[in-house]
Amino acid sequence: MSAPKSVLVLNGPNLNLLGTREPTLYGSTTLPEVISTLSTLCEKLPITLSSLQSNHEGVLIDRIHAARGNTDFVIINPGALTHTSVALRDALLGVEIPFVEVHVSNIHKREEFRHRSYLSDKAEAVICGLGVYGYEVAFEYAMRFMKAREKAQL
Ligand SMILES: O=C1C[C@@](O)(C(=O)O)C[C@@H](O)[C@@H]1O
Repeated sequence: MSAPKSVLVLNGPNLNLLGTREPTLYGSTTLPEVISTLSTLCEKLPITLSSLQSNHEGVLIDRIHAARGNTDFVIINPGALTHTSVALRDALLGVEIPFVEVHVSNIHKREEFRHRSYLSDKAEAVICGLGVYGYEVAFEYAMRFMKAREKAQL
């Protein structure tokens, strides 16, 4: 990858509690630790990492709008908004930024209402059940994706 790239990591409601919230489901790693791991992965790469966690749908949507034209890839764990938010789906589609959907837990092993996602059919990939390692996998994939896209555009 030659040209600098920009990756945005978004986390939705309650993910600020990661590490202390229902640890049997979500583990003991905190969100700042997750972001710090991703930042370390970026250190030697021409990648700028931005991140935001919000408990408010509109804040996430505004951040997605602000990413238009300056962000190459989005990694998003929408939390419970996954299962409810047409608005978040529309925002991601509206800015036309490729994204990966991440869930720490395996949502398909859980309550039926968590099996449905408003984003999955539009995501480049969906990662769930790998714990917080899923964010690293998503990041690795984002790099491959951006590299391939750059090559295709040359
Ligand atoms: O808040 C969350 C976290 C989650 O997105 C996950 O990372 O496993 C799964 C959602 O169903 C839940 O509402």
